[in-house]
Amino acid sequence: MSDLPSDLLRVDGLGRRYGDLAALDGVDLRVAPGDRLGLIGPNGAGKSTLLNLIAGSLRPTAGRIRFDGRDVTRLGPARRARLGVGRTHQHPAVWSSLPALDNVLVAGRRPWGRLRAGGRERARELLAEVGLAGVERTAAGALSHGQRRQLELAMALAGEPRLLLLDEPAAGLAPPEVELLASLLAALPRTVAILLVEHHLDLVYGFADRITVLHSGRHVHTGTVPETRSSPEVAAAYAGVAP
Ligand SMILES: Nc1ncnc2c1ncn2[C@@H]1O[C@H](COP(=O)(O)OP(=O)(O)OP(=O)(O)O)[C@@H](O)[C@H]1O
Repeated sequence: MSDLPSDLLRVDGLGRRYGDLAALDGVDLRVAPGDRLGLIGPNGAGKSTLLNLIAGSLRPTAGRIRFDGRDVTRLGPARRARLGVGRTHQHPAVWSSLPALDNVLVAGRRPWGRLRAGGRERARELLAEVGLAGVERTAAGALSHGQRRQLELAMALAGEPRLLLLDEPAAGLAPPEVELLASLLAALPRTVAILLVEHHLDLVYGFADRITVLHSGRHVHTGTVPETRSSPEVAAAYAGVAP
């Protein structure tokens, strides 16, 4: 794949094995600043594995990851977060006993625990941006599942990421909540590139500029939404599987 100087994220030949199983097998990926990339594929395709490898919570058994021109393959998740890689999880990771506002404040701390200048005001703004104005003082554990997803998005944004990895943000949401999520994602600034892993294909098709499809750990397609919808390789990857 060509080496574009504008790449924010560059993944080359990335692989992860579990014994005989190749959860991910020689995958290349490019993400430019401000890009909206959807990552889809049937169950077990390797989507979460790829996301966890990029976030640094999982180590590859092959390949290389560069972020903003720097080789981060051997850096842990905290170092990558400080460089600008943010993420959300399949199961929202929030501090249940802390109020929503404090969750955002803590998530946005500078290294060594210092709060950002204007942090409290910014945290309130972020909560409002994700549709959580009015629940600043509510303990995260008392929020609904959908609200905890919104909170985790605000927490990820508090770290001012340049790349945001979203791991199935629509999982467990009711249809009106998915609509809200779609509008929240559409409103995110282009200062952050987004990699969206999701089974909810309408959400991905409405959001992404480009879509990458994995199947059995391998890259099978990258293209625009119309190209993806009409791709025979994508249809084959999903054959016999309800997408
Ligand atoms: N810790 C592990 N040990 C063994 N196998 C694993 C482990 N984690 C993932 N796998 C396997 O790796 C493959 C890819 O899993 P992964 O979770 O990345 O797929 P996915 O595309 O995210 O699937 P889903 O859409 O169901 O979340 C699967 O076959 C899975 O069973």
